[in-house]
Amino acid sequence: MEVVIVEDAAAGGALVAEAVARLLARRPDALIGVATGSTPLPVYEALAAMARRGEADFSRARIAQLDEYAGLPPGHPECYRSVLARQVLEPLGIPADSFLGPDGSADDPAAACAAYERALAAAGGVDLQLLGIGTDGHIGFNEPCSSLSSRTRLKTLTERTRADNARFFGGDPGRVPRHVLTQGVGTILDARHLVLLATGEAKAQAVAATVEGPLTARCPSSALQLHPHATVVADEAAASRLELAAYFRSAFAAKPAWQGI
Ligand SMILES: N[C@@H]1[C@@H](O)[C@H](O)[C@@H](COP(=O)(O)O)O[C@@H]1O
Repeated sequence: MEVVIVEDAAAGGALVAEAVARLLARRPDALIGVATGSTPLPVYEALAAMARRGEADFSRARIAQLDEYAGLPPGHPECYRSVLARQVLEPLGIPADSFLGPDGSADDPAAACAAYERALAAAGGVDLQLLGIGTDGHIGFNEPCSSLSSRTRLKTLTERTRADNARFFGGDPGRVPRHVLTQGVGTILDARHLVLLATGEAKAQAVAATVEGPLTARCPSSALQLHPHATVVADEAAASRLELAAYFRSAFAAKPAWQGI
């Protein structure tokens, strides 16, 4: 696993956006897995700035959703499909039919999850999966003790995650859906490159557990240790509990710039 410690969220956003742009230069129709939450916003802002300056071409890019709330009506402003349309598709000019995601309003969630797994496989798999991290180490919505080989399925959120996400629902955890559809940990591990971005002191413990802790379903993000190409990008605050920070800094500093992450 590569760990890159950056000064702040903006620097992390720029670094990850650069990796996405390099991928698209190599493979214009790359399938990019996107995450929701506050953390990836600097990435999307940096990508939108590249699009405005004509530095990257997103016209053939394809986008895949990581997870979705269950039971919100289609078009609800906080369903992740709507959020990603606002934050990614529209600013980058990516057509809606290039957007894959699980149907959170389906009457049969298990069938919707299986259909999403088939769609991802038919699309050739995710080239680069952008991940955030929950304060409890969840990736996607794989809460602690999710199977490390899980596939896309219905999950129940912890009260901690509902409280963390209440800010998007008028501050009321009770309005955050209890159930979600999420790519499984095994599904996430199928992506060719995993890029986990973490910013802020609240993520420091989860980042340390991901990178230096034991491989355990108790901390689903520790599954990144199994992936042959996983990059953790953490700002100074999120990296503050890493015991091997000095090593990670020197390894990245010695890396040739052309190599990217
Ligand atoms: N399902 C999303 C995750 O994909 C995201 O990583 C997490 C952290 O969000 P934030 O980046 O806002 O801290 O929030 C939600 O639970």
